[in-house]
Amino acid sequence: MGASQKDFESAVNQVKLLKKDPGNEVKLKLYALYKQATEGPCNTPKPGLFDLINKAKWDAWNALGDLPKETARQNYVDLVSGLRSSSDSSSQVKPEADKKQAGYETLVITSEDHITKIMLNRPAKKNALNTQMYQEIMLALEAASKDDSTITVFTGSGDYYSSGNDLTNFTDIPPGGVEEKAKNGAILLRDFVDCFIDFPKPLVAVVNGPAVGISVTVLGLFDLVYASDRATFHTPFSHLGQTPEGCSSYTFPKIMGLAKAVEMLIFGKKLTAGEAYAQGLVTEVFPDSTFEKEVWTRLKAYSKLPRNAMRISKQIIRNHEKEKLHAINAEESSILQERWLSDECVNAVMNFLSQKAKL
Ligand SMILES: CCCC/C=C/CC(=O)SCCNC(=O)CCNC(=O)[C@H](O)C(C)(C)COP(=O)(O)OP(=O)(O)OC[C@H]1O[C@@H](n2cnc3c(N)ncnc32)[C@H](O)[C@@H]1OP(=O)(O)O
Repeated sequence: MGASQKDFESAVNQVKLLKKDPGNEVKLKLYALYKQATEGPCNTPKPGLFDLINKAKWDAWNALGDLPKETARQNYVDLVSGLRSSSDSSSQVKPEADKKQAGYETLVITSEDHITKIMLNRPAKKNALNTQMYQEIMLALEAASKDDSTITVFTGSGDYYSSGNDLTNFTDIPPGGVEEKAKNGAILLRDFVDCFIDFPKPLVAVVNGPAVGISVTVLGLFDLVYASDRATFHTPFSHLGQTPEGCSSYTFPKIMGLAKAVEMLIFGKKLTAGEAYAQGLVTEVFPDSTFEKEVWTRLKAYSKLPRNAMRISKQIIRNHEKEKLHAINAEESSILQERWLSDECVNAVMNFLSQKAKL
C-alpha cells in the first residue's frame, strides 16, 4: 500500500528537523517530489537561463514527467526516511566538512584577499565532474559573479586538476531511457558552458595537475591559465566516441592554430604543460615545487587592481564573441547528445567502467 496523506505530511515536517543539511542534489529531489505529489506534472514556464536556482528546481520537477502523484508521495516519504536514518547515524560532523562553505558537497569555496577560490573536491575520483559538481559549479559561478571578489579562481584538490566528465554519469538512466539521459546531459552541458561564456570577472585556472576532457576545453574561456609543470592537457574525445565541447571546436583552432587543435581534439594528443604554453593554451608554467607560492603571490597582487576596470576590460575583450560562443556551445551540445547514443561512445564508456581502462 502507498504512503497516506498523513505519512506524507509527517515527512514534510520531518525534513525541517533534519540535523544534517542533505545537500543541493537531495534538496532538489525533495522539491521535485513534493511538487509532483501535490500539483502533479510540472506546469509552470521554464525560468530564464540566469535564474539558476529556480531553473534547477524546474528541471528537477520537469524531469519527473508523468510520475503519478501517489508514487511521488511514496518516493518522498521513502527519501525522507532514508535521510533521517543517515542523519541520526552521522551526526558527528567530519572535520573536513567544517571547512567547506555551506551548501556545497563537491567543491570547497573560500573567499580571501578579494579572490573567490573554487576548488574541485573529489580527489579520490581525480576530481571527475559528476552531475552534482556541474550544478554546484554553476551556482558557485553565479554567486562569485555577484560577490565582492575581483577575480575568481578554479583549482583542483589532490594530485589532479580534473579527470573531466565523470563517466559514471552515463549509468544513471532516468525513466525516459537513454534518449532522455542524453537530452538532459546536453542541457546540462550547454547551461554549464554558458556560465563560463558569460562570467563577468577575470577567471583564472590554477592547473595543479593533469587535466582531462571538459576541464581542458573550457580553459579556452578563461582569462589566465597557470599550470604546474606536472600538469598535462588531454582531450581523448575520439577514444571515447565523443566530440569536442566547451567551445573548443572554435577556441582551440583560434588559440593554437588548426593543425595543433586537430592533434588534440581529433587525435587526442596529450600535451605537457610546456607544450600547452607553447601553443598558447597556458599563460605561464611554474615548477611544481614552488607552484602554489608563486601563483598565489601573483594572484593576490592582481586582486588588488580596481575591480570595475578589470570587469569592463574583460567585457571589451570578450563581448563581441559572446553570441558566437553561445551558438557554438549549442551546436557542440546537440552533436554530443547524438554521440552519447552511438555504439562508439557506449562501448568506450562500458570499457572504462568494466575494466577501469587507462587512456
Ligand atoms: C554532462 C556534460 C558532459 C560533458 C562531456 C565531457 C567530455 C569529457 O570530459 S571526456 C573525458 C572523460 N574522462 C576520462 O575519460 C578520464 C577517465 N579516467 C582515466 O582515464 C583515469 O582514471 C585517469 C587517467 C584520469 C587516472 O588514472 P589513475 O590510474 O591515476 O587513477 P584511477 O585509479 O584510474 O582513478 C582513481 C579513481 O577515480 C575514478 N575516476 C577517475 N577519473 C574518472 C572519470 N572521469 N569518471 C569516473 N571515474 C573516474 C577511477 O575510476 C578510480 O575510481 P575507483 O577508485 O573507484 O576505482
